[in-house]
Amino acid sequence: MTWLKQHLPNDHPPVSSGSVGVLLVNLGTPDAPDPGSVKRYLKQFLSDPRVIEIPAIAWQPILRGIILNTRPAKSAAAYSKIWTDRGSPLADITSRQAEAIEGRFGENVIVDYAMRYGNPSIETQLNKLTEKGCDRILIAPLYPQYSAATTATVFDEVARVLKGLRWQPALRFVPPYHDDALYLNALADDLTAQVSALSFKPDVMLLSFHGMPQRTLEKGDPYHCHCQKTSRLLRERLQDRPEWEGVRFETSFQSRFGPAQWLEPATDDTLVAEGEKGTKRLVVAAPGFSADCVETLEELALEGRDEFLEAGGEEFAVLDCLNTSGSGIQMLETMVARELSGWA
Ligand SMILES: C=CC1=C(C)c2cc3[nH]c(cc4nc(cc5[nH]c(cc1n2)c(C)c5CCC(=O)O)C(CCC(=O)O)=C4C)c(C)c3C=C
Ligand SMILES: [Fe+2]
Ligand SMILES: [Fe+2]
Repeated sequence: MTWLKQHLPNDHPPVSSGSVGVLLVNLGTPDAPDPGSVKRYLKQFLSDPRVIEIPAIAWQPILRGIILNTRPAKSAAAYSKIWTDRGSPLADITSRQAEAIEGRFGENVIVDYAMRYGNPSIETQLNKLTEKGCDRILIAPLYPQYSAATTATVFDEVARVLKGLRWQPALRFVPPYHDDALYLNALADDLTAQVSALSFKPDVMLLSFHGMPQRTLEKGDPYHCHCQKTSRLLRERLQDRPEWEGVRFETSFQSRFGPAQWLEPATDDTLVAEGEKGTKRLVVAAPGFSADCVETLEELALEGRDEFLEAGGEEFAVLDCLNTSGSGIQMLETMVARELSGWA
């Protein structure tokens, strides 16, 4: 008997003969850490009007004339530092998250993963699932905090692909989970285990989220509020545990891009300010990222370390994202199971 059948009430009508697909989706990544591949990826990513909210007529000449001729070499150098023999960490970890929960919902449920930009694309993976007979598909955007630049673009792309299908599957989406106890408890347990294994006790725990232009907040995007709420609820869970006693919690926003005003305080400025004001031991966690990627492995763990130590800090560590940790996989499994309820 499948997991889903076990959990249905006895009088539930017979299940459909089709299968159920689960598609984990993360942001995306280049195919290789070279300027050509990074250029192709950035062109797709930065042409999305939800990511860069400047009219295409003004933005495309800047993108094609300046950004795509300068940024790929710099970004490729960053990707080269974190690339592994399994490829991009973001794609590799997301694929292993899918593998880890595959088989946990019964034989009728197929789990796979996609990258919103780059490969494997949402289009390829949705076609694969429908060809395998999935007439119901659960999409899981792996962004705990909702943003139009991330969560909404997954919906847009799924809708675009489905527009081309005569026989569309039924759809569900995992909602944003920034204040979900499943997520907060998984983070609290995982971060506590990691901090206990360090050779030093931190003075400061910096929670660093990916940044966004300040005007997205002014236009009503809930992202900034979601990040602040995650920070507050996580701090509340951690501060009573002995491992965190006396630790000061701070929140910041990383990965500033372009000349516009971004959410503040910026992570790099915060690391320098902490070092300069005498903080000696600091750890960083990036709770908005479901998987380690160039932004955590290079920008935080390499660049951020230099910034803090050069400003006077002595001990520094970046904690892993939930990735394929026991707590992370348990959270994903339970979150997916909850949304699959009744679908069998
Ligand atoms: C205007 C530009 C960008 C916005 C807005 C933005 C929002 C945003 N991004 C993530 C998550 C990730 N971003 C990643 C990489 C990345 N992001 C931008 C720009 C914007 N992001 C760029 C140009 C890049 C590429 C790297 C670089 O050139 O610096 C990644 C990692 C991808 C990887 O391959 O490892 C993630 C993950 C969120 C959550 C977000 C808004 C909430
Ligand atoms: Fe980004
Ligand atoms: Fe970055």
